[in-house]
Amino acid sequence: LLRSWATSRAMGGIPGSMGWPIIGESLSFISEFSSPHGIYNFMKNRQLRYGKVFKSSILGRSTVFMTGTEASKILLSGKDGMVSLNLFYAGKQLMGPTSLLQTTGEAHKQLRRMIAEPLSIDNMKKYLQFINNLAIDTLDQWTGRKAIYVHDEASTFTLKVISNILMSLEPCGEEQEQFRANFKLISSAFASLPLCIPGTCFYRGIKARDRIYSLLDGMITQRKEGSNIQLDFLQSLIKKHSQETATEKGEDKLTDTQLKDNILTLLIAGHDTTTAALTWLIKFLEENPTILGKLREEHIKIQEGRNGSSILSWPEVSKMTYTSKVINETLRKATILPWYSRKAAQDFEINGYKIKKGWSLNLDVVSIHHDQKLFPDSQKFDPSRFDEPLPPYNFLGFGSGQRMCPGNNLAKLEISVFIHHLVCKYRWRHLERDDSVQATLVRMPKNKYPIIVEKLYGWDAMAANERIAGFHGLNSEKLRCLQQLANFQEGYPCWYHHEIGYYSAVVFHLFRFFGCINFGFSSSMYKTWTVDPLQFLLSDDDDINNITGKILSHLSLVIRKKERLLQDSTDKQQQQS
Ligand code: HEM
Repeated sequence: LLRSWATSRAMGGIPGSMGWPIIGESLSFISEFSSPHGIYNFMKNRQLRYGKVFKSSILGRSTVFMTGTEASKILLSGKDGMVSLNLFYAGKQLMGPTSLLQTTGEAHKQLRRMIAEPLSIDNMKKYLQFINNLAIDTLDQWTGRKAIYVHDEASTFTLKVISNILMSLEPCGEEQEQFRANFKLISSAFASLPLCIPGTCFYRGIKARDRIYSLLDGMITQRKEGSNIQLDFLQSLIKKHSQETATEKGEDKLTDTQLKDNILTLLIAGHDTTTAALTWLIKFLEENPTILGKLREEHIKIQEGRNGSSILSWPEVSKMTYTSKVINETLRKATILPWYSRKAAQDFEINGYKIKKGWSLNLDVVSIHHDQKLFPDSQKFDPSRFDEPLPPYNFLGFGSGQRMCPGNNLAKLEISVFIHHLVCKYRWRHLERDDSVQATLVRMPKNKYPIIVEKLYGWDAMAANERIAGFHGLNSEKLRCLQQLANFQEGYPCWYHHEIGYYSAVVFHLFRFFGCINFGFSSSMYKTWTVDPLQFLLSDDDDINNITGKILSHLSLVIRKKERLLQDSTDKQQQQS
């Protein structure tokens, strides 16, 4: 408190308010944090009053907030050692002194090289099948349940992925359960008061950290003895211990403490972030049916090229260009890490204000991601913003400069694979509308985004395109398709427009191929439809639901008639035989 008070006095030259004694502006900050727009309004109000650099006092810490390209450049490039990372005390204690997040300067560069290499895009290839199978298994369990809390499911999925990639932990079984329980305790301890007294949340976190470290100790010993060798991240770092690969200066050698501290760092840095990104993405897709349609188109095309197999290949992942834009737009709109914390390592000047060594500085990323000049209509979810490369420091989803996220390839891979299977096979809708955000360091939907999930009936328009075109006569596959459409009609009222769009496109193809169904539309409407059924159905026309309902009820009659005919002819055949 004394240090904070002394710093706040020294910050006299910076505009802004330090709020109430001790609590500062924490209350309004926290309450804004949980609102749908997060700290955007907190920042905007102060920027309007004080400009792009202002001071505040949040959670007992006197700090200077900055925004804009110039501030990003200075704080993120960290040129000439001007700044270092600024962790909370609890984070420092939990992650250990040799964590990448606690090293600076040359030591940071060296450690980062070693950590980033096994996380490079090339090294991700060997994890693809594991992620693929886990995504399929996870999603298989989503149907037939009353509610799926996407955040919880995404959390389990991403923890299983990262614990397997880092240290080959099996996704199921007692070891995974224990690991998960310990990891949860560590995560909660991050946001707790750092009082290491038995019974406190922080104490439980430290104890859980020790249990994970002893699990790692066992693994490291085994691996060094040459047993239980795995193709994982831990192994690739342990390899660097061997005398043959280590350079004379010992540059590539990591101590056991460094190994443990950094495995834990990656677990912590990579888990909540990827969980939040996946959850927001699924939510934004549901809220933006046209974008979901376009994304589904990309994935169905990939799936079609595979002739029904569920095994994703690496070249297929590289084809997910629209998906990559959707991920970037999710990170922009949600800005799951709203500010990046630094500490001034020397005195410097920004926007005419003198910053003193030791001050806490925060780059306000929310204001950059919602700057109307950089991202017009910034509340709109629009992946086409990423059609062209953006100027440096405009999009900071994975940060930039020396501390840019080394796990971005892994995060994108996990999300892309999961989304592939989700949009190809399932549809979903929310069970509760609540846009507020959990008041934790990583922004997550407060209600965990509960949804209900159902398998897509048969296939959607893209797949149907190909398959229906090949049908001749009333074979069993065609009949199945018709039956599925009939089933769909019953579920119809609870589902969305865009789903109807897809199914109506299926109906449209059936119509073309059967030719005999009289829908009773005027020819002008039929024309519009033949030009582009999907666009027509996705338009904001109020009649669409009626039209679709009509089509489906006509169709169900036809289906039943055809079914009866089929049944009659089978009965006749049986009687004759
Ligand atoms: C969508 C998911 C992710 C997002 C949005 C994300 C975002 C970020 C951002 C913005 C930073 C820079 C923060 C700053 O400059 O202060 C960062 C750093 C970092 N991230 Fe990620 N991250 C994600 C996934 C991951 C994964 C999967 C891993 C691990 C495998 C990981 C490991 C790290 C580490 C170790 C750092 C610190 C780098 C350093 O200090 O040099 N992240 N991340």
